[in-house]
Amino acid sequence: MRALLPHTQATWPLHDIAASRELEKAALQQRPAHQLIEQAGAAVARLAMALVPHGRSAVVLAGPGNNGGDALIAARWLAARGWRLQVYRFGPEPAAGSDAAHALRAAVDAGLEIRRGLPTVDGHPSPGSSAASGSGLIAGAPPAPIDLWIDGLLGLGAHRAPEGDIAAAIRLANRHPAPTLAIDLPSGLHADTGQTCGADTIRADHTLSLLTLKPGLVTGEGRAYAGRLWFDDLGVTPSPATAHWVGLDALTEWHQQHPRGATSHKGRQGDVVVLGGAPGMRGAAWLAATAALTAGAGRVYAALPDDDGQPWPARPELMHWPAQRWRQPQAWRDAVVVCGCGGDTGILPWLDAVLHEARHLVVDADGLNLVADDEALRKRLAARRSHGLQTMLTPHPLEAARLLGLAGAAAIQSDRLAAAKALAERFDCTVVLKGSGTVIASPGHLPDINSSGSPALATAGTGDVLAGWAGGLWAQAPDAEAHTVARTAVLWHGAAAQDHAGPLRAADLIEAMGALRRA
Ligand SMILES: NC(=O)C1=CN([C@@H]2O[C@H](COP(=O)(O)OP(=O)(O)OC[C@H]3O[C@@H](n4cnc5c(N)ncnc54)[C@H](O)[C@@H]3O)[C@@H](O)[C@H]2O)[C@@H](O)CC1
Ligand SMILES: [K+]
Repeated sequence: MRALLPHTQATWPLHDIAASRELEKAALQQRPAHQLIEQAGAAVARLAMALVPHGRSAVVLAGPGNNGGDALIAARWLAARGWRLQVYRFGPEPAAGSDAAHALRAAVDAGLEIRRGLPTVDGHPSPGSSAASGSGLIAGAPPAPIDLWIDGLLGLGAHRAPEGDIAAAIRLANRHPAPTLAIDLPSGLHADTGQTCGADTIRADHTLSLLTLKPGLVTGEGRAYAGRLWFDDLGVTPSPATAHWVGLDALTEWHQQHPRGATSHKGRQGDVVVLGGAPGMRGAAWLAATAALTAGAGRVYAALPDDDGQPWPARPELMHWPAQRWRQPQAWRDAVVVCGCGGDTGILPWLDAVLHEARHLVVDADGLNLVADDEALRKRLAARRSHGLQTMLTPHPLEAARLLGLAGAAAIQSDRLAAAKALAERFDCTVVLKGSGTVIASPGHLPDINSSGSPALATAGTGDVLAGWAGGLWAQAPDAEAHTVARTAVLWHGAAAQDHAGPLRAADLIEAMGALRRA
């Protein structure tokens, strides 16, 4: 069993529901009946004992399927070690011969009292409970101390909004101060998308993912609901992944593969041109350009529409593009162009040339919106790869929705992996779909989900920093695939913010990212 969050070093394979089911099926065929679920339940009990070493009492919530089976097996183990348990079972009787039926029978045979209805907390069932008879109440019983909630209501099989007693039990666990250990998934969270199935979802302190790690735990709302993540593969050799969860080791790999030698010369570190920074929004271009410089690009130019020629304070290293260069399409060719970054509509006159010429192009923010609004530019973007030109798009969910012609961010968030893949296919390029658990997708690649980052990044300008940083890395490694550059930049960006308490200003983020290289 491994602890994976808050900081994961290694990169982990992720398996969606279909792949997890396939793997489970294959493993079940190779093992004696019920061995796998016995192992899963024992792993849950071991983690429970490790999490609350002095704990002695738990509420165990067991749902109708095998997730509930895991919970009942864990309860058996804990009872055998002297824990006082309130075990509640929800839903219909399990099918005869199923793993869940085995777990139930074994629990009953072991003498566990298994109740229906809702748990007794402070002597009362949950307000709003739909339990017809309050059958879970022990009349007049004193409030039982609770050290831990074990959530085995729903796992991989959750496909609709929890209702009735299951929803009420979720609310009860969420309101109670004792920590909750979710089995496989916080009940009510969708394993593929990281979205909640309805209004009630377990907000776990710990989640033990079993057999496979599910993408829904690490993107979308998953990270907010899963708490600290643990993983036990139950000794089963994994099948090919459907995505990867990228750990900090990938940064070390990048540094090993792209050392900055002692003889580095600025002319060999590549050029970046930031096209953006309309009047009133110069800061966005400044952030992207400064990030590119700090990432190590040799020369960084700012191409500002309506450039007034004033030097920028505090960053004399940045150069302005002389006006005559704007008219030479080939001038865009050899630098990495980072386009968007507060450019507003002022960058529109140059977009077609940039899309046509730039060998390496990062499109962010205003650049994305302008492309989304113009069919000719969309076509130009989609054709770039066939002309040997590489592109990275860095949309947040709303920008991604506009590019796909969808109504709003919710349409993207409902399945972030699928949306990122669809965008990558549509425009034949690398897509960085920002948000909790940033997704990096490219045609012909398994998608990656970033593991680093924190809410500290939710401040103005951090997106400009990411785009600029990606441009700065790419300038130094022009032969690197857009996907690798994107994955590295996103990981670095999040890693620098990871341990920061409170909001991180974008300019400070650049410094923190620079310090991470030197560390
Ligand atoms: N069989 C085995 O050997 C193993 C099973 N595992 C466990 O098995 C789980 C998957 O088991 P299942 O496929 O039985 O799925 P679940 O236990 O997640 O639940 C499926 C059942 O819940 C119902 N359901 C779905 N949404 C509901 C809702 N909102 N309200 C009420 N009922 C709802 C379904 O109709 C179905 O009857 C995994 O998450 C994992 O915990 C793992 O431990 C690995 C080993
Ligand atoms: K669960």
